[in-house]
Amino acid sequence: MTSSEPGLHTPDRAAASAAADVPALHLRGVVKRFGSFTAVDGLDLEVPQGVVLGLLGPNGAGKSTTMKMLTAQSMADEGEIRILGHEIPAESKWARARMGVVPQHDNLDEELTVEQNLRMFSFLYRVPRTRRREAIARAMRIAQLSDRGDTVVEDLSGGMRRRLLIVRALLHRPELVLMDEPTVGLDPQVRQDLWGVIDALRQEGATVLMSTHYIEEAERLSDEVALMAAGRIIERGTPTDLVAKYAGTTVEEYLPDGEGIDALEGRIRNHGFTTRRTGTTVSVLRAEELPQSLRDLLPVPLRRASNLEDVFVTLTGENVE
Ligand SMILES: Nc1ncnc2c1ncn2[C@@H]1O[C@H](COP(=O)(O)OP(=O)(O)OP(=O)(O)O)[C@@H](O)[C@H]1O
Repeated sequence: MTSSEPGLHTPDRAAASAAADVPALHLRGVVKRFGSFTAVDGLDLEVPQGVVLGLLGPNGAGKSTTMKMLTAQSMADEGEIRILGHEIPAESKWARARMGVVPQHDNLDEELTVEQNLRMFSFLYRVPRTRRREAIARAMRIAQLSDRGDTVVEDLSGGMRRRLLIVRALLHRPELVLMDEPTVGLDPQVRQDLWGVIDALRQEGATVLMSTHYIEEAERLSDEVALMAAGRIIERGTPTDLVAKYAGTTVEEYLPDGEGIDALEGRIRNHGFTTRRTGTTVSVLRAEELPQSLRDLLPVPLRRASNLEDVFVTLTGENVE
C-alpha cells in the first residue's frame, strides 16, 4: 500500500504505522491445548511488514489453530501474540481494523449479489462513505468480477466465489491479510486463477500470512515459507534457500535394477546421502554430489530439479499433496 492510499482511521493507527520496523506478526512461546492434547506447542514466529509468508504443514500441524488465535476466535493458553504492534486478544479490535481475514470456509451471503456482499462488508470494515464505491469497484476488478456485480452469489462458479471471498477481505485496504487455506478443495486451474489475486496483493506491499498444505502454492507465492509440524515452526526461509540447503539442485530417482529397493537405498545412504521413497523408486537429494564411484554401481536415473516438496518430506517425514 502506498502512503497516499486511503486507509482506516483508527486512533492509534498513525502511531503504530509510523514504526515500519514493528513486525506485522509477532508470536512468542504460543501454546494452545485442547484438553490434554497440545495443538500449538511453543510457537515462535515473526513476520516483517511487506512479506508474503506461507505457513506450510501437514494436516494437524496446528495451522488453523494458529490462525484462529490471530483472529481472536480462540485464546492462547500461553505466550505472546502481537499484530502490527497490537497485543492480542486485549487489542484485537484495533488489530482487526487493520487486517483482512479470508476464512477457510465460504460464508458469503448466497442470496445477495456480488456487489451487495461487498457493500455489506464495506460497512462492517467502516470504509468511509466517500470511498465505498471505489473500494467495491477495486475489489471486483482484482477478483475479475467487474461484469458480475449484479450476479447473485449462488449463481457464481466455485472459483468466482472464492475470488470474491478473498477480495471481500481487502475492501478496507488492510495492511495484513490472513488466509487460512484459501485454495483448499479447488481444482488446480481455479487455484492458479487465485494465485493472480494473491500476487496482486503482494505487489501492493501488503503483508500476507497464508496457510496451505499445497507445497507448489507455497513455493510459487511466498517470499518466505515457515514449515510447521506438531505445533511448532521447524524451519523457515525463502523457498530457494530451503531447497538449496536441504535438497541441493538435483534429485535423481532410481528404480531398483536386480537388487531390492532396501539394498539400493541402503547403499546410497551409506554414502551419507538423504533419500526418500517415491512409490517404487528411491529419490536421492543433492544428487549432483554423488561420487562417480557410487554412480558406477547404480542404475541409470531419472533427473529433475530439487523442489520444496523434497524439503518438506525430508523435514516432516510426511507426504503431502
Ligand atoms: N476444537 C478442537 N478440539 C480438539 N482438538 C482440536 C480442536 N481444533 C483442532 N484440534 C486438533 O489440533 C490439531 C491441530 O489442528 P489444526 O486444525 O490447527 O491443524 P492444521 O495444521 O490446520 O491441519 P489441517 O490442514 O488439517 O487444517 C489437530 O490434531 C486437531 O485434531
